Amino acid sequence: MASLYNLWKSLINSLWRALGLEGKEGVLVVLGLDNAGKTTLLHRLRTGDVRSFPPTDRPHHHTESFECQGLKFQAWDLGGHEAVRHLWEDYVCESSAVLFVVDASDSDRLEEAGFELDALIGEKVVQDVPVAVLLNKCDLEEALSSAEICQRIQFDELQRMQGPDKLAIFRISVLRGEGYQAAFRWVANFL
Ligand SMILES: Nc1nc2c(ncn2[C@@H]2O[C@H](COP(=O)(O)OP(=O)(O)OP(=O)(O)O)[C@@H](O)[C@H]2O)c(=O)[nH]1
Ligand SMILES: [Mg+2]
Repeated sequence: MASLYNLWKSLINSLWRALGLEGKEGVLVVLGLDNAGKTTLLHRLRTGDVRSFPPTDRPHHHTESFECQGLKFQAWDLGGHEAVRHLWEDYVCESSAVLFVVDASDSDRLEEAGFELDALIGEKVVQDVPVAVLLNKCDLEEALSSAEICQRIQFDELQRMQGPDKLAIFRISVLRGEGYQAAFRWVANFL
């Protein structure tokens, strides 16, 4: 299994070298409501494993480093609890893109997620920054369709504010290791 993974990794690296994308490095900030799966995502990217974490109550003083799609990234993992959301914009200034993680299975909190995304996009510092919205936990049966989520978070309006080329949405499952690769490919266009 490990050797298959290494083979796949070296194939991807060769492809990115051929495309002239090797050597690029991005600094990201991972935002979203508490319990969306931000820390789980970064841990998976760094180690390939999934495990559980206590809620992130304050930002780590360092970024997590990892590779995805043959590119090097550093990412800030910020907590999503209401009390720490005011810190988000300070970290956007330091970052070349935002990953905004939404729990696609938590119907009760979609409006709250949409509200926070709207507030974030309204901030001046976010104006020219690409924002990838990651609909996580799509492995769960109760995960809502992208169309329903887009309607409930008023995605069209958010895209109008941010610009259609600077806001994109992806369905992912950190648990299954699916979907986020496309988001990293999209982010790589801006590095
Ligand atoms: N089913 C499923 N559960 C997931 C997935 N990703 C994360 N989880 C679970 O979601 C819960 C919250 O994950 P965290 O990564 O701690 O969430 P967080 O966004 O870092 O939360 P805060 O640090 O409180 O802001 C944990 O129980 C994870 O195991 C996924 O893709 N599928
Ligand atoms: Mg966390």
